Amino acid sequence: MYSRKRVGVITGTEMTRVALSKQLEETIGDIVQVDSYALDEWTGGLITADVLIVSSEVLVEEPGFKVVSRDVPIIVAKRIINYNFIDRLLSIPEGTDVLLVNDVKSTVYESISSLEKLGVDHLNYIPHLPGETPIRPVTIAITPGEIAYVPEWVERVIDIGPRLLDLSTILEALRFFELDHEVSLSEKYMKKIIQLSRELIKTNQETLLLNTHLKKVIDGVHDGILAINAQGVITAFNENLESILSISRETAIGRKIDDIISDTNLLYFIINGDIEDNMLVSTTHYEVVVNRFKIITDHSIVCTFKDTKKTIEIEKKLKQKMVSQGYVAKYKLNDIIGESTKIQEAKQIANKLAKTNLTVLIEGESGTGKELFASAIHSLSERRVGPYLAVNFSALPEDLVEAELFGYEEGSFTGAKKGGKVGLFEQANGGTIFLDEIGDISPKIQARLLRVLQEKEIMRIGGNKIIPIDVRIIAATNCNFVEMIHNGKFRVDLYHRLKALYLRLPPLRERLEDLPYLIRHFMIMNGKEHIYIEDEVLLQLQSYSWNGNIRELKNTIDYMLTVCDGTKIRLTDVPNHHFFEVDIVAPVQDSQREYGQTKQEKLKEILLDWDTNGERTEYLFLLNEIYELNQQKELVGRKKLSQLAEAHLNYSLTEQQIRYRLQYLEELGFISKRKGRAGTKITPEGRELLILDGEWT
Ligand SMILES: Nc1ncnc2c1ncn2[C@@H]1O[C@H](COP(=O)(O)OP(=O)(O)OP(=O)(O)O)[C@@H](O)[C@H]1O
Repeated sequence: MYSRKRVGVITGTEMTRVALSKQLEETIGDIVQVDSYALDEWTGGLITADVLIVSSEVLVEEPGFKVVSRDVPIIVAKRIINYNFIDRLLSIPEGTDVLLVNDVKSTVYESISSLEKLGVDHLNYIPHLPGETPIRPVTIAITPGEIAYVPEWVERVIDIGPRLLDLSTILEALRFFELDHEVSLSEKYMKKIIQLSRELIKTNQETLLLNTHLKKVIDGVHDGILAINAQGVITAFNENLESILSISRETAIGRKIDDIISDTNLLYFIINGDIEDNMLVSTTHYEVVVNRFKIITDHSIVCTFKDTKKTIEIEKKLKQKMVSQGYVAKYKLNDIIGESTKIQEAKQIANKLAKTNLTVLIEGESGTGKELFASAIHSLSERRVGPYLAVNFSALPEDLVEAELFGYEEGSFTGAKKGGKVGLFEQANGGTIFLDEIGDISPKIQARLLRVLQEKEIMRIGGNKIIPIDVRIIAATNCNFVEMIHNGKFRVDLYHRLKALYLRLPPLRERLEDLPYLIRHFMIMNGKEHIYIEDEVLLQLQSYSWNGNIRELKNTIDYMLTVCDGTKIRLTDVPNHHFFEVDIVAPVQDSQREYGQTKQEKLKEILLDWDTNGERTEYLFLLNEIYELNQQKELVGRKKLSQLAEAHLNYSLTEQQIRYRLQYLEELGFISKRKGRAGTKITPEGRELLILDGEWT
């Protein structure tokens, strides 16, 4: 019976064993039996091979190796680089420094020489032994299967796998059995080479396709694109650059950059700028901004050429689009009028807030300018070129809020528009969204908003895609948040997220010194700066509490400008109390209210008015107390009335508030105030009102 000869192969590591035994099986496995052993896995025993190949000389000295029978001939293998992985090395640019890492000095040098002999000689190999530090920094390491020895600071490791047996070693083994003529190794190698060539052709075709695709991509870019390699040779030159520089791509590609670019300043900038930078280049033919950056890994340089005229046009169009959609901030910090310390402080804070990207909560009474400040913060911020969207929650019906803010996918609910809808958050991407009257949002929207703030992403209604967004949120409220949180109406976590930064706007009554500036501003806005205002008017306006703040003042100015005679605003042009916001104490000229009503009708109208505004109890209480005090011949003092209010009204009125209310009752003719002992007295009209109140409730 024909018994097959046995070729044993001993390696240091299991990985090398697998690679070498596979190689032997593929080449001579059909005529000999191949047995393989790795010393690091081998538990000992006698090897019964007819010839033994050891993968490396150093193994002969290994203690485990002693167990091999003395009679067996031993061949120390000659090894070559694994050609299956050569393509990984061929793709590294010429002249690149690479570390060659192996376990011992001899194998390091062997690997380098083997690579060079194979023709992989375009790299600058730096021998590296375990524990050594190279003289200069190297980012790529090549190792034949010895990854463990690669220093950890290396950025890219190319493992070309364990080295294979040289053809001569395999033939030497066969020669022992005189089998060397029985196998045509060259045929098998040829086969392998054809297979490799095939793979190379395939890769080549893929590369060609990718190149064509990339060419289309860079030609599709609106800017000019230029790339040069480490040697200054042009490697990319797109269509747009052809028209900017009036040079064809065919002329440029493959040529040195200094043969193509004649403008010495530009050339210097392209070659020598070390950091990412840009430069304006202007000639009779073009004006471009050139931006350059270096690709560190292969020392190439990429430049983009942006046509400034086109860029300005695009920005103009974008701006026009944003304006037409109302997505621009209308106000700047200078549009905020006021010289008072309070408003100046608020402006200074706003200026600082604009420098950050954090969420801002603006608190202030209605009409104090919250939207104005939000708009100014956006205009001052780095996001100013992005959109600015203002959403007023009190103006949006509850069931629309969610769809408006987050958008929806087609068919997500009955009535959903075809094609879905892009929400305001998505539309505000890159900019700022102003959420006005944030205290009015439902718990459901509060939860969704919290997610936006935490995750910086949204999901449309009915959608399943997470959409990342980059939007700065500025929220505003005139609510008392502490009370709302206390009553469970507002989430405390959302409140804290919103209040990353905070701005409180003072009510107008706390900065009455700004009144003249604001009045002047609104008159200019109306084109009526020539109209003169009587001093009494200003004094009168300064006595109001302006619950509707600047908005109310603006309306008042608009009204007075409309009713005045065109040259001067007099006391008679000041609107009556019906004009003002709830709780305001405003003077009323009797003459403006008469309009032929009977006295009774007039009084009933006042009572109705007070009812609507929730003021009836308060004013009638005051009138009643004045009447009682008059009856008892007691002096009517503001302090006293304040104490009585505290005791009977369930809430307190400050002396200042009493003063405003008495002033109002006097304007209406229900009380008269005299200096000295005469003091404050109820008038017959005031009495009449009290009686009417008793009869007509
Ligand atoms: N300091 C100011 N200078 C000039 N105009 C101002 C100033 N503050 C407010 N205004 C004007 O007053 C009006 C109301 O301002 P804005 O809408 O910003 O107030 P708001 O606090 O957001 O009110 P609300 O809480 O009711 O939404 C606007 O017409 C605004 O232009």
